[in-house]
Amino acid sequence: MYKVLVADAISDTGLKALYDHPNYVVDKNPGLAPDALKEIIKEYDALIVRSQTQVTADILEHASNLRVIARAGVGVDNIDVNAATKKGIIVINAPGANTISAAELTMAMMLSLARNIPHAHASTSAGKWERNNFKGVELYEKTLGVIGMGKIGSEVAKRAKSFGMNILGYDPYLTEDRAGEMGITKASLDEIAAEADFITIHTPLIKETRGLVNDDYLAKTKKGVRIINCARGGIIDEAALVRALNSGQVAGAALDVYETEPSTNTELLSHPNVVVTPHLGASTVEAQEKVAHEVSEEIIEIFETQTIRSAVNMPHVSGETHKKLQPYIDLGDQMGALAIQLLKEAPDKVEITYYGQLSKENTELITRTIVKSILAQHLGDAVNLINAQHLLKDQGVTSNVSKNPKSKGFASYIELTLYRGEAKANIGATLLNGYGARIVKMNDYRVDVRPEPFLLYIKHHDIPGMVGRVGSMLGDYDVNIGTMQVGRSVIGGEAVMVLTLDKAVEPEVINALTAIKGLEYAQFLELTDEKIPVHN
Ligand SMILES: NC(=O)c1ccc[n+]([C@@H]2O[C@H](COP(=O)([O-])OP(=O)(O)OC[C@H]3O[C@@H](n4cnc5c(N)ncnc54)[C@H](O)[C@@H]3O)[C@@H](O)[C@H]2O)c1
Ligand SMILES: O=C(O)CC[C@@H](O)C(=O)O
Repeated sequence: MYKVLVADAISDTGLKALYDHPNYVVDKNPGLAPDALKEIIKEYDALIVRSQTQVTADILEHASNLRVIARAGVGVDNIDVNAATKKGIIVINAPGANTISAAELTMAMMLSLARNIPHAHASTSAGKWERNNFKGVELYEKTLGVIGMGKIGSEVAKRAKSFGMNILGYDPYLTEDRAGEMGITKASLDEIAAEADFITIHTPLIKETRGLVNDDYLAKTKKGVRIINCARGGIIDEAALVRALNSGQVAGAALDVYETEPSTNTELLSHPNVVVTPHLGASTVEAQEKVAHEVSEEIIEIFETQTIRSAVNMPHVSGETHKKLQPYIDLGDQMGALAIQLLKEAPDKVEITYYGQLSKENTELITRTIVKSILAQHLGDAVNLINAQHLLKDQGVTSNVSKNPKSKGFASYIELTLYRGEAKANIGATLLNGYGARIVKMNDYRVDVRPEPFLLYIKHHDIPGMVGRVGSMLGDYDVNIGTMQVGRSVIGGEAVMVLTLDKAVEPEVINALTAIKGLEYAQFLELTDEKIPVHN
């Protein structure tokens, strides 16, 4: 049974999948003070929040059982993602589920600013009839600058076009082609400042965007510009905005988000040319159901199938790419497990090289899987795909991941080498079309072995009769051999034998084998069942 804590006000309809599932107990406890959250968080496997609850490193210190933090929304700035990553906690969100609601609020804010609706409403409902005080402006044929042309920015641009506005878009990822397809003009921040009558912001709050709209930028804007921010507080410098409103440089501002929330900036909140809402971008029935539904389904998928489709603290790969890379991810898991067994101690250096076609793919998930598999030998369940690389660094292990488009004899090939001082272990592996996974190199010897649960690695002198002696010795212990591979560098020199067996062997078998004349070393290697998927 998994325990899920819902720490903010979240739609019950959206949480239905969790309520209905027999494996989940959902506790709703919105508005908990940080100390109260710290007290109870250890009981929970998953935590669902909106933007109110601050999931700090301090709280996470107490979250001994927590595996997933779900943000029922987009921005994860209320979650210490770095601290979560270090603890191996998956952070997921619901990108896209509230896009339309946020875009619609932006349009409502723009229209409210243009037509003074909130102020006219307050005056009229107070019994006044001040028709001359609230003359507005049309949106038609005005220029709108959209800063951040992601999901919400694009939806805003689409809607503003239908009002007959000319749209200037700025986004580091916006290409001329895409701007052309959308019927907008790609522009720089300065061009937007110079030409826009309205400016709307739709970027995340990151280092580059904090204080993006400051005194300098506002000084470059067209006098009488109107500014909307339904993205994140802090992108606009609030003190600079108040100065520009007071000087008339900015005719009006509509804000849904603030430098601190709840905002106490009364000078801004009560400014006559400002329209404010209390972070309502995603507050619609539809958006709240969608975000809660999305994260509930994802939590269930993570716990029930151990798969992470997309997480904030995991590299994102499309479903199709994931499917294509899955056999290599499985292979990486096997390679890590075999290499660490061969090394027999914790590594101080890890080297991974991707050759051939695979070098052109996003191999981040394969790398994480290899590292996880290596570390799991000594750290067990404490390591997962989220924290694998952090833990590797924390353990003082240096790593080097490289890519080489050369084929190395296979369409795609991975080589993993672990070092500990002078000691070294390496595994080279590939996928053979129609035949599945193959270990093709072990400790620098060429082999051709299918990864199976029970393997025997033997180092011996290349002398006649060795294969027979090993075979009969294993027979004496009732161990059946599946396959046997011999590899050598020079005739009569040192050689390796890799066998697949039908069962595990006891230490006494290894002792008996090492007593064979000319046999230098024997090691039993094991791959647990979950490392051997069906498609192998
Ligand atoms: N008010 C609300 O309730 C509410 C609701 C939903 C989302 N949001 C916020 O709205 C913002 C946009 O959300 P989204 O879903 O469209 O995100 P998104 O990731 O789809 O789009 C963000 C865009 O900003 C661009 N960007 C990054 N740095 C930039 C920069 N320096 N200049 C210009 N563009 C830059 C990115 O390239 C990306 O295209 C986020 O901050 C999100 O948290 C607020
Ligand atoms: O949960 C909310 O209401 C805030 C939503 C919004 O800021 C987001 O980033 O998704």
